[in-house]
Amino acid sequence: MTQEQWGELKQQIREAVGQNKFRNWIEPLEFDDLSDGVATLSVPTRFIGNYVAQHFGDLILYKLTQVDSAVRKLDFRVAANGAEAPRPAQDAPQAAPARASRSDTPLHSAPLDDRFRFDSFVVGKPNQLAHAAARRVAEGGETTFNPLFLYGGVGLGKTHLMHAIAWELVEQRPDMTVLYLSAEQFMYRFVQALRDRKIMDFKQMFRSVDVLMVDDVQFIAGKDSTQEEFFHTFNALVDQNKQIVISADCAPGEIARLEDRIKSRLQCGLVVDLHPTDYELRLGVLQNRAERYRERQPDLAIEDGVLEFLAHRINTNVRVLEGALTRLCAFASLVGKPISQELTQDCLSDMLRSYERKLSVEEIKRKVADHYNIRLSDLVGPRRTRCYARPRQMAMYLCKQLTSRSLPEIGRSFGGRDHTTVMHGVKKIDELRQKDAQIADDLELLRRALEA
Ligand SMILES: Nc1ncnc2c1ncn2[C@@H]1O[C@H](COP(=O)(O)OP(=O)(O)OP(=O)(O)O)[C@@H](O)[C@H]1O
Repeated sequence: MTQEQWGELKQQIREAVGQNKFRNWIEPLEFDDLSDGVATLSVPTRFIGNYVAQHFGDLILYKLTQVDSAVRKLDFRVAANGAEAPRPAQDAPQAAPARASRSDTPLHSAPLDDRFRFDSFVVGKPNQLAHAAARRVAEGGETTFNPLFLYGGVGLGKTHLMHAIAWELVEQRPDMTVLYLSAEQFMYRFVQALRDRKIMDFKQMFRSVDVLMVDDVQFIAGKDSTQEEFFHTFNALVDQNKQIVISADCAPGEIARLEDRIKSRLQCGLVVDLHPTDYELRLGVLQNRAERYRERQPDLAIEDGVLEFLAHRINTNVRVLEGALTRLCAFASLVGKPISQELTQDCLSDMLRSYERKLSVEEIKRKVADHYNIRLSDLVGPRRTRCYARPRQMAMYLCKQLTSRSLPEIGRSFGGRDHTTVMHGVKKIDELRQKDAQIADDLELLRRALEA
């Protein structure tokens, strides 16, 4: 292929991807060589090569085959005088290659997400063992347990920890070759190697790494030839005492249609469960993310109690929690208002309803009556002495906070009281909890008891 043809092809790609992406990612590419069906492009930096391979590789390969049908594969090499390329546009993820290897070797890893580092991973009871094990592997010392197998439900931090390990190794141990990819990418590369009759290159590449990290390994279940290749790759690396890190959405023994011989090997090392989040972890993540938002939006005001409210009401995985806070911050900056309880309940009403803990008003009334050691009938009765009125207001406040019942509905369940009485009670407790430590503690205690 001539440079002129390459120039024409780049213009076609510009039309396909748009000026912005073209300028950041395609323009810096130079056509290097075409031999044995492999088209090699030189890239200014490892980072750009990885990102282009991941996001534009198929398009470039398709365009190349239109010019020269002999092209079967695309390869990237960092240019000898690889100057630091201009930082990509903000809208591009700040990823970097998960490989620290000689600049002349082709790039094969999936890029790493700059947000997924140890310092942005909030540790709590549900994930402390997984975090500690990940830290140990990230030291790059002797493989104490092999493989490290992380499993857990959706959005609980498996990929985050995998990237954090890879980042740490790439930055602290540049002598080590770290290869991070999903099981799906492993399969596609294996299939492509078979099609290109390059299976020996494939084997050599996977067996030459120091750390192999495969995300969502459950993907290869039921795919016999991919499982076969994975099995041999796994054994070859373990025999060389190379570290392997695997993640899945369930324990090895529970992965349906995964061969027993693979299951047994995956259980040979340390198998760690990332448990569902608890209130403390959810609150910690929200505080961490809110801090990061404040760095970017210094005028962002989040009123007291909002993060606690979210940590209580959205009792699911971290990804959903992050999404809720992102929506909330975007909404608040659009309307130019501080993030209050009311704004939160308006903005996230759909989410809050879907995660409502099915807490009933009756359950809250019983819990509050027990806590203050009064009869349920007194809690909803007419007596207005403080020893009954305060618990009544606390119960009303918790009903407003933890259920989606309206003020009139809450009033009706408290002896047919008017909604304005409920509103007054809620307001009173909202004021007291900010200046009376006992009230604040009682509220916290009751919330946790109701959440348990
Ligand atoms: N303990 C944590 N501290 C900080 N952020 C977290 C934590 N756990 C998860 N996250 C964040 O939640 C989001 C989802 O995490 P991640 O992608 O690692 O989940 P996962 O377990 O791999 O889920 P899936 O199986 O759906 O891929 C990411 O933005 C991640 O940064």
